[in-house]
Amino acid sequence: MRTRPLKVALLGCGVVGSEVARIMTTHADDLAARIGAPVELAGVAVRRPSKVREGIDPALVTTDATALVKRGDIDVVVEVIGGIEPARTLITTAFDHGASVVSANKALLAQDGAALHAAAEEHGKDLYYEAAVAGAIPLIRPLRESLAGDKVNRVLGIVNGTTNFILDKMDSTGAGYQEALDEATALGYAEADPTADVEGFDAAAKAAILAGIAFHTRVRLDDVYREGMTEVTAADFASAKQMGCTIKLLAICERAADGGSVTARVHPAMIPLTHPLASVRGAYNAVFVESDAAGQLMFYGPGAGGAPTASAVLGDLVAVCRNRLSGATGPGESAYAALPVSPMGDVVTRYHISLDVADKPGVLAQVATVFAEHDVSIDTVRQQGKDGEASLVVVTHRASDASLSGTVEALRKLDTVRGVASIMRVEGE
Ligand SMILES: NC(=O)C1=CN([C@@H]2O[C@H](COP(=O)(O)OP(=O)(O)OC[C@H]3O[C@@H](n4cnc5c(N)ncnc54)[C@H](OP(=O)(O)O)[C@@H]3O)[C@@H](O)[C@H]2O)C=CC1
Ligand SMILES: N[C@@H](CC=O)C(=O)O
Repeated sequence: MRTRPLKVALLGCGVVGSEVARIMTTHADDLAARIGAPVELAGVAVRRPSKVREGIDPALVTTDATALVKRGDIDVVVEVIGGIEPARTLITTAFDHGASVVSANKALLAQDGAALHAAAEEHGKDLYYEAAVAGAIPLIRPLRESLAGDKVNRVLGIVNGTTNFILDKMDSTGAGYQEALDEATALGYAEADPTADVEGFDAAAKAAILAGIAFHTRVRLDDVYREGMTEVTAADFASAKQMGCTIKLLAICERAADGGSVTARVHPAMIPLTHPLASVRGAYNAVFVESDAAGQLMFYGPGAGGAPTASAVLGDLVAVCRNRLSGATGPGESAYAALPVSPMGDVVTRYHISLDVADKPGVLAQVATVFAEHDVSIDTVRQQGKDGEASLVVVTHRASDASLSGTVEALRKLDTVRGVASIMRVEGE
């Protein structure tokens, strides 16, 4: 074993960073044995230096992250600050000064992954980010390496713990959205500002990363269609139950049948109770992968939290340190093709549409005609009437999202349609 330690700069020492530092200390001997050299925490960059950080030598703490990554003797920079800047500049500065990088920063990787990979490759360094998608669950490496000889066609995932907790609570207890969100906040799952979670931005960033890795291409956050889950109601859950389904916020990445393009989207969807993702409870994450040769695979586990996320960071740290010692690097930008990302209108799936309509003769025929005119075939219709008004639930066969949008636009113009109460895609059948 090499006795000279590999030096690690830790950028950020919050929920994830403090656990990375703790495990580096408590598992130091095991890490050294697995890497073939000891690893030394050479500096810790934070915003508030006076905050007490248990187990961390105050002499290592600095507010000057730039100076730390510019030192020139750092082997690996672990970026767990989050956000776009200063994280992006710190990572590229790390490459400029000879370090490899491990990051958990989904927002940055979804926005600038291609440029960061190019910078790593230009300098012959590694960029690893297992923790950026689904916390502790090994997913990036299995997709990028274990399945590299296979052809992944579809990735369907619950990749946000906060929203899964809320939807599970609504489903299992009948709680309303706000009540379930309040509980998620009290339990520490949801942030003080939960917008990124409930509006689907967090899951969309993860979908961009997953689609890129699964299909060996580049997908940016802007390419991902996104809908949040704030408008899912108890009525939607009741309707889902009648269909033998539940509702999950899903990240769905698909390769077109001809292999020439991909799609990536995040939205609430009904999935059958028999689908493995339907039984993912609480704040857990799970990702269901379909490939040519392996068939169906499911990855399941805690998708957030300090220690689980640090587990993924440490796994990357070991891999990057091993590469460092052997002079190798992980798969880089050249391994990627540039497949176009198709718009949401091209996505083909089934739909569950709930309409408030007048309860009088001819309405059903009028509604059915609109579906037919837009080439959307109806599978089932359920009507419940009361006092001259009715709720009409239409479930379609597979149709393009563009056709469905045209249908809904035309339905809204009918005098007899009082409102479109909800539109939900049906997945995983
Ligand atoms: N928390 C989780 O469950 C998960 C997090 N991630 C990702 O991990 C990353 C870190 O998240 P998390 O630990 O929760 O975030 P926190 O907000 O808990 O920690 C951020 C850390 O960065 C430090 N920091 C902020 N700005 C600067 C700056 N300009 N210079 C130096 N240090 C700075 C903060 O310092 P100070 O302590 O002084 O405030 C803090 O230590 C993010 O990219 C996140 O998306 C990924 C998966 C799960
Ligand atoms: N806010 C995220 C945390 C991890 O990425 C979640 O709830 O899953």
